[in-house]
Amino acid sequence: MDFKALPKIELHAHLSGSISRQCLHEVWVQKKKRGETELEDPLIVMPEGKFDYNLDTFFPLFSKYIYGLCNDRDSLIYTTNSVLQDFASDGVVYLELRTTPRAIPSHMTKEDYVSTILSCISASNATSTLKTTLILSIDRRNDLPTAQEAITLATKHRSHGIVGIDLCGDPTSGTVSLFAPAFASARSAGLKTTIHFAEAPQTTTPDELWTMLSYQPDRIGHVINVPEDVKSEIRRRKIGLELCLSCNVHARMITGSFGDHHFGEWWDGGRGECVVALSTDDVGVFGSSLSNEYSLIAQHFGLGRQEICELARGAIDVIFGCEEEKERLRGLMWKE
Ligand SMILES: CNc1ncnc2c1ncn2[C@@H]1O[C@H](COP(=O)(O)O)[C@@H](O)[C@H]1O
Repeated sequence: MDFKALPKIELHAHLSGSISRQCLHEVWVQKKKRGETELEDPLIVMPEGKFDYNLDTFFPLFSKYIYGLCNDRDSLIYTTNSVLQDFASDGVVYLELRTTPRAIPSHMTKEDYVSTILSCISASNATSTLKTTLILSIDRRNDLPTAQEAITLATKHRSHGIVGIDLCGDPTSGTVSLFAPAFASARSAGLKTTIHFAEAPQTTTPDELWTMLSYQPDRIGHVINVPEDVKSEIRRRKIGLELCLSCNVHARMITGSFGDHHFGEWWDGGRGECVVALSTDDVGVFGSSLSNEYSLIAQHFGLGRQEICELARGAIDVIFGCEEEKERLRGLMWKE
């Protein structure tokens, strides 16, 4: 099967983690020429073929490196356009890109950051089969006012393509119960919500999981260390699941390899109660495109062409985009 040609939906992709190493390298070359960076070449810091980032090495890669390189308007525009182009070339027809609003001192406010990305998206949407919307992320390390600021920005720019709010960041830090008022305001503003859920065993306590479920998320991501009673509740509510195979395997977030991934359990031979949206998470770091994720699923879980099409089309029901977009996707995506 040609997994690249298969029209696909991507619902869990972090902007800064989706930038290819080649693109980071190009940004670095330009900055180096102008004497604007002391950082090392991305192709040395993140060598081609290195994907074994774990939860200890992964998060500092952003705070200590990628944010240091993508630190002005030009690099934000260049990298965002490159990410959109990469998803389009991989056969993605609908993308919900997510990013944490980031002020860049002496360059951009958080609002500039968000509107710059929205302009890139709007220009891309005008000329491409790929249609993209934006989700704003709250980082677990944020405080409540910072989280509320993300909701305010999302509400203000909703008509320009923001569809929801995400809770992400290092799963071993932060206190999720802090964010109850932020999720309440997101819901009352009519924004959809998704939450990184049960990513790390050490912080996945029943208390944290039930607190997250009390925020009534429309979708949840990763969904790894989940006790049976929580699984039953997820199934009862039919929450959409964003599952990221390669990320979980490379970062050793699961035990075993591809064939041991909990995709098998949730998909359940096509009988699972919840929609599974296969996603890449951070293709720039873990190196597996969405078409490759579909190929891995076919290979390790024995899905044939018909089932692969069902899996891909299934995600239509859990996008945060509008009914009109769902109709476009129903017409575009393969039935068999
Ligand atoms: C294992 N997978 C993951 N789990 C949790 N949070 C993740 C993540 N992958 C990425 N992020 C979050 O997204 C930020 C980078 O993109 P943006 O600067 O927002 O575009 C990271 O700093 C982290 O907070």
